[in-house]
Amino acid sequence: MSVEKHLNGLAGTLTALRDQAPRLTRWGSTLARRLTEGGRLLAAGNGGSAAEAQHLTAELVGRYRHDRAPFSALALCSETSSVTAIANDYGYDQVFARQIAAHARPRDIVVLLSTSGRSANLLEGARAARKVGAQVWALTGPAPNPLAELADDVLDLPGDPCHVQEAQLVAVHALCEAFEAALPATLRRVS
Ligand SMILES: O=C(CO)[C@@H](O)[C@H](O)[C@H](O)[C@H](O)COP(=O)(O)O
Repeated sequence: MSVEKHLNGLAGTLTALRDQAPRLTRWGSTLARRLTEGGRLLAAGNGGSAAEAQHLTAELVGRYRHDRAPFSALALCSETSSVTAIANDYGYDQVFARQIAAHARPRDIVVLLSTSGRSANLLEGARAARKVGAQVWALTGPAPNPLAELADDVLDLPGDPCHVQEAQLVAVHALCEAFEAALPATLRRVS
């Protein structure tokens, strides 16, 4: 594929993401409320989506745009010893589900990123999260897909997996924009 074709494909996926702005704004408000009430965000994905899950949690624990309070967020894919032990002892399908069963509480939010919406470990993770009453948000490629069906809410995007992945990074930043904008003024020190 030529570079021009790649960039045109990405532009199409980003156009579809623009239509999801109201959902991301709503997610940001919910996230601000849950995290300030003591909840936590757990994120997971495979491959490139694992990097995006880590990117999201880093923005919340560190900061995104503004200097502000830190919030509790864990990227389950980067727990190397847990991931390798669970995969070794229980199978790779369980690497997120077991960590979610260990860490998730009813007021938490579990963000699962996938391009296909078909990764078995994410499907098991969604089931585990729902079992404890945590809210499941999925970012996926084209719907319908099994992960979208299991999630409480889904941001699905059209396009090739590479473009979905690229646009999901934009979605992560947009969610952080909405999150920081929704924080109470006492926790938001604009710098
Ligand atoms: O980064 C890429 C492709 O862009 C790959 O590493 C990709 O993330 C991996 O193949 C994943 O296993 C795909 O999982 P998923 O997005 O289908 O859930």
